[in-house]
Order: sequence, then C-alpha cells, then structure tokens
Amino acid sequence: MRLVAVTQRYGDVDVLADVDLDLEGYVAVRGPNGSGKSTLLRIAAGALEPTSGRVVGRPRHVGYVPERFSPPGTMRADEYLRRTGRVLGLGAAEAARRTDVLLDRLDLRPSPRARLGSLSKGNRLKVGLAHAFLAPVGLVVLDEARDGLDEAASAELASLVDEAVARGATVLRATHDDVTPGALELRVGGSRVVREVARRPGVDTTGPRDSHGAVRALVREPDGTERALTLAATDRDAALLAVLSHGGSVLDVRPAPGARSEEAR
Ligand SMILES: Nc1ncnc2c1ncn2[C@@H]1O[C@H](COP(=O)(O)OP(=O)(O)OP(=O)(O)O)[C@@H](O)[C@H]1O
Repeated sequence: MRLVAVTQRYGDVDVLADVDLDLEGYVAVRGPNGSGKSTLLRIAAGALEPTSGRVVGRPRHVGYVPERFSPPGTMRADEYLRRTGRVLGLGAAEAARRTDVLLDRLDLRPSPRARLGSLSKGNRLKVGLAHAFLAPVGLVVLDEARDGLDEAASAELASLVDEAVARGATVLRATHDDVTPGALELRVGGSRVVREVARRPGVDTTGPRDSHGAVRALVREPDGTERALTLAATDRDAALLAVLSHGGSVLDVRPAPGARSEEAR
C-alpha cells in the first residue's frame, strides 16, 4: 500500500507535507508528541481523509486501534467481538473461536463476559487489540497500542504482530518502544516522514540490503523476554551478534517464509 503526496493541514499548519511512502510488513512509527504519528495512522487506516494526496492499495478490511478506543459500554466483551467478527466477514463459529482464542491469549480480566464499560483502561485496550486481530485483515494499524498493557499482554501483542506480518499483512504501529533491529521505521516530525531501518547499538544496518536470505530468529532478551525477529540477510549477523553481546540468547534461526526487507531511503 502506498501514500502518494499526502498533505494534512490543520488551520495554516501542515502536519504532514507531501508525504510519499510505500508500506509493507511491520512498520514502526516514531516521533515526538504532536509530531503527526496519529494523523499519519488515521490517514493510513482510512479514518481521516487527507487535505490532499491519496492512499493507494489500502486493503479492504483494516484492523485499527485508535488512540482513544471507546467501545459501547453496556455490551459484553465477547459479544462485541463476535459481532465485530461477523461484520468483518467471519462465520459465526469462526468469530466465536477467534474471540475466545484472542481474549484468552491477551488474558482479559475479570472475564471475557465483562461489560465493556466496566473494564480497566488496559483491559479495554486488550479488547481493541482483539478487535484489530480478529479477522485476517491486510492492514493492522495500532496507535500507541502498548500504552497501559502489562508485560504478558505486550509480549502477546508482539506475537500477534509477528503472526500477522508472517501471513502477509502490513502492520503500522506508533510506538515509543525499542523496535526490532532490521524493522522499517518511520520518523515523523516537522511535517516530514523519514524512513529508517531500526538499529541497536552495535548493529550496522547501513550496508546494501537484500531481500534474499532473510531469516526468522527466536531470541531471548537479557530480561527474559522471548522475541521473534525477521532479519534481512544484510542485518542478520550483526543483529544476532548484538543480541548475544547484550547478554541475550539466540534460541532458533530458520529461513524466513517469504520475508522481504525494505530499503531505507
Ligand atoms: N483535529 C485536529 N484539529 C486541529 N489540530 C489537530 C487535529 N488533530 C491533530 N492536530 C494537531 O496536529 C499535530 C499532530 O497531532 P497528532 O495527534 O497526529 O500527533 P502525535 O505524534 O500522534 O502526538 P502524540 O505522541 O502526543 O499522540 C498536533 O499539533 C495536534 O495538535
């Protein structure tokens, strides 16, 4: 999917000016408060029509967690998700199955049958995430979706993102967190969007990049968190070395199924 000459003006200020972007795979969106991350995500998701320019090739179904997610308060969480699943084109049995799996994985408290209006902020966000990952959509847009999540749910979210990308979805996520080395990163600021490749100290991602030889690696971070990484051939050795030299472990490495990397420009 592609943003073509997208400009968003509020009053006489261009928050985004003439932005051209190709989006594919996992894309982290970073930038200071007020720089335009949510604006970019809303345009990508189709929730905001830009002042000028257009979005080309947006998938028909989009999973979107907006910055402020406020579902209908009186409905039960599981009921809300089952209905949403039907709207997204799932059959009744599949919508119910996906609802149960996602609410279990994200550990919705106090229970999947809780009324949406009674949920804590983090648990309401879990319902939003379950909503975004309910159907196999082509685009998932997460606006600061880690805010308010506990550690287990954050790890589960990382897995959901990896799984969506592995089946070919584009995942666009505003984040202030560290980003997986080798992932495409957009930096928003001063009405411009710059593409970079995420790096960590000691990881050199400046060399020529190549979509062949990409690998999926399972690593354990020094804090014990396990993380699945998709690494381009040109980042592979340096990224894994960085994990090891920071006290982490490499648990598994195998060829990435159809993984492609993006070129920084
Ligand atoms: N509907 C609106 N009307 C006028 N100005 C707006 C509107 N929405 C956003 N803005 C302004 O556009 C700028 C970018 O806002 P945006 O919410 O996209 O930033 P952000 O990077 O997501 O910020 P944060 O990290 O604080 O969530 C801000 O200056 C904001 O005040």
